Amino acid sequence: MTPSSQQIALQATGLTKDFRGFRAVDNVDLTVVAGGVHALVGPNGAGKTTLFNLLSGFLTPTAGTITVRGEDVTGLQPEQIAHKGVARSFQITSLFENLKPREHVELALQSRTSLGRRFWRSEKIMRQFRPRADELLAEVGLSHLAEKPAGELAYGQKRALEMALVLALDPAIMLLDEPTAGMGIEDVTRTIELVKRIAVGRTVVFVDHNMHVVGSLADRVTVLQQGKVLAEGSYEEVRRDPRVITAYLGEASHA
Ligand SMILES: Nc1ncnc2c1ncn2[C@@H]1O[C@H](COP(=O)(O)OP(=O)(O)OP(=O)(O)O)[C@@H](O)[C@H]1O
Repeated sequence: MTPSSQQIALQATGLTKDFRGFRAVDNVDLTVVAGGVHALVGPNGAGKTTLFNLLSGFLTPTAGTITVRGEDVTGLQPEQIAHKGVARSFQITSLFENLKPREHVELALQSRTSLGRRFWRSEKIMRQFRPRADELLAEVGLSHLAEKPAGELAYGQKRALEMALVLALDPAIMLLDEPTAGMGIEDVTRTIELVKRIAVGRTVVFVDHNMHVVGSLADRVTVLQQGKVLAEGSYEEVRRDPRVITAYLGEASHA
C-alpha cells in the first residue's frame, strides 16, 4: 500500500551523489513512513553513509530531492534540516573528554533554546536543564555515571551518551548511523531495547551491519548495493530475496 503524504516523514526522490565522477548514490528513491523504524543496509561501500549525509544535509546532492514531511529541504544546511526536526548521530564519537555526561546533556538542551551554544556556562542557567538532563541520562541507562568525565566512560556508555544528546534535541525524525558498531553483545542488546523505547512516537532511520539488530528493530528495510536500491520490504522479505543473498555472498567471498 502506498503511504499518503501525511504518513511520509522523509522522502528521497532520484537522489544522486557523485564524487569526482564516481557515483556513490545512484538515483535512490526512499520513502520513510512516519512513526516507522527503517533500516538501511548493504555491503561495504554501498552508499549508506553517503545517503545518510545527504538526508541530514552534510552533503549536497548532485541530483534529486529530499522532503521532510512534504517540505522540500534539498540543499539546506545541517542546522536548517535539524530545525525541521531531523537529528542524527555519528559513527565516530564526538564527546568532550573532560565534560561529564550531565554537562554534555545540559549543553545539548541549552543549544535548543534561544540561549544557543555558549561555552561560558552560568551555573544558574544550566541548573534549569538539570531535571530534563537527568531524565535523559536515566533513559539511556547512564544515571550512575552522570558525574564521571566522558573520557572515562566505556565505549558502549559513550555511544549511549551520544544517543542522549540526539534525544535532547527531541527530534521527530532520528537518523542513527551504526548505533551498535563495535559493541559487544550486552551493549547491542541494551541498544536494541533503547532504540525500541525512543522510537515510540518518533521516526527512526538507522544504518547497521548487524542483521540481528536490523531484524529486531526495523519494520522496513532498504538494501543498497553500489549506490542503488537493490531491494526494499520487511526484514523477512529482503532476507529471503535472492538478489540480497547474492549481494551479501559476493561480499563474503571478497572478505
Ligand atoms: N568524500 C568522498 N570522496 C570520494 N569517494 C567517496 C567519498 N565518500 C564516500 N566515497 C565512496 O563512495 C562509496 C560509498 O561509500 P559509503 O561510505 O557511503 O558506503 P557505506 O555503504 O556507508 O560503506 P560502509 O558500510 O563501509 O560504511 C564508496 O566507494 C566510497 O569509497
